[in-house]
Amino acid sequence: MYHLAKGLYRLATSKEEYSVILLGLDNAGKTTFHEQVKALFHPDQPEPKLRTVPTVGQNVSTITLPDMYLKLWDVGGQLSLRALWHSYYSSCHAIIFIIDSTDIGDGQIERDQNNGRLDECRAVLEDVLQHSETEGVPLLILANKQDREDCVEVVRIKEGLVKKVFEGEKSASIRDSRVLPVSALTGTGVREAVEWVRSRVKWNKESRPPVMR
Ligand SMILES: Nc1nc2c(ncn2[C@@H]2O[C@H](COP(=O)(O)OP(=O)(O)OP(=O)(O)O)[C@@H](O)[C@H]2O)c(=O)[nH]1
Ligand SMILES: [Mg+2]
Repeated sequence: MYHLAKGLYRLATSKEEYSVILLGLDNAGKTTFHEQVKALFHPDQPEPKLRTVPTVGQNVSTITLPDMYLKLWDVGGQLSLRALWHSYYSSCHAIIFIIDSTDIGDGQIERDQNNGRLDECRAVLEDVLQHSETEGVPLLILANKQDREDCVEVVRIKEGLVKKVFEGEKSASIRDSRVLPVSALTGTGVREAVEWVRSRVKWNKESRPPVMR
C-alpha cells in the first residue's frame, strides 16, 4: 500500500525535464544569456551576474516552468572546446545557437570584404547541424547583442547566413527552427526565446522524449 501511495504521489508530482544546449562561437554571449534566463526564472536569484569570463567546461542550471523543467547546458565556445560539444547532442531536446551580431561583417556570405567571424560562424553551425545526433532537434538561432549600434539586423542574418546554412542541410525541412533578435546583456528577447524552446520541445517529444523528474 505504501509503495502504491508513493508511486501515485510521484506520478502526480513529477514533471517532464528537457535539456537545452547553448552553442556558438566564443564571446557570442552564451553565458550572459544563461545568466539572464536564471535571473528571470529563479525566484531566489533576481539579479543576473553579467560579468562573465570565458567558459572552460560547462555551466548547468535547471529552471522550473509551469509544465516542465528546462535544463540548460552552457558550454565553452573556444575552438579547442568545440570538440566536446558532440557529447551533449544525443541527450539534448533543443539547441540554442547564439551569434554575436556585431562580429559578422554585414551578414552577407558572398561578399569578399572583411566579414568578421561570419565564415567561422557558418562553418561551426553547419557542423552542428550535419551531426547525425542533432537531426530533427529544434534549433533556435539568437542574433545577440542587438543593443549595440553596430549590430547586423536579424533580417539580414536570416537572409545572409541562416538561409545559406539551411540550403545545404538535408533535413532542414523536418527541423523546427527560428531566428530571434536578443540582447543577452539587457535581457531583451530572453523570455521569448525560452517560450519558443518550451513549445518546440513539447511538439518534438515523440522523437525526443523527456526525462521524468
Ligand atoms: N553589448 C552586448 N554585449 C554582450 C551581450 N551578450 C554578451 N555580451 C558581452 O560579450 C562578452 C562575452 O560574453 P559571454 O556570455 O561570456 O560569451 P560566451 O559565449 O559565453 O563565451 P565563451 O564562454 O568563451 O564561449 C562579454 O563581455 C559580455 O558582456 C549583449 O547582448 N550585448
Ligand atoms: Mg561562456
